[in-house]
Amino acid sequence: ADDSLYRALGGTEGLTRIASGLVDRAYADERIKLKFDGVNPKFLKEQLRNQFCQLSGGPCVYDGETMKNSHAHLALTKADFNALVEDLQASMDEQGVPFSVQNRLLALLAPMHRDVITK
Ligand code: HEM
Repeated sequence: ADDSLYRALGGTEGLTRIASGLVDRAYADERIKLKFDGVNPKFLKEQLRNQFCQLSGGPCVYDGETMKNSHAHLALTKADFNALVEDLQASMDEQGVPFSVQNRLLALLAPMHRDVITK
């Protein structure tokens, strides 16, 4: 399997920091923070790390819910989606991930908008 993206993102350690930075930003982001009310940040960091790791060709296994099931109750809009993507970009910037590598991960996440945005 091609794990070049996984390695470019810094492997499991890099992805742990990227997911952590994303969740910290989202929970502090006035645009979307209410959506995370009552959600354990430690759990979300771990699930996102595993999902990004698997998606980028790494050795992790994502064992969480489908994107459709886990977001159905949140009534998310395109604006919410874009806000989260900005938080992810900022987290990857902080980790020194090059723009071209950022875009490879974002391209894998983009199709999920169909399952995540319901409003
Ligand atoms: C491509 C976009 C997105 C991806 C890849 C993604 C990924 C995930 C993953 C992997 C989980 C864990 C599901 C589980 O383990 O069962 C999750 C849950 C969650 N996501 Fe997202 N997400 C996206 C967009 C969003 C957006 C835009 C928001 C809000 C602004 C959001 C808010 C949440 C919340 C609140 C949960 C916890 C749901 C719960 O446990 O009740 N997500 N997401």
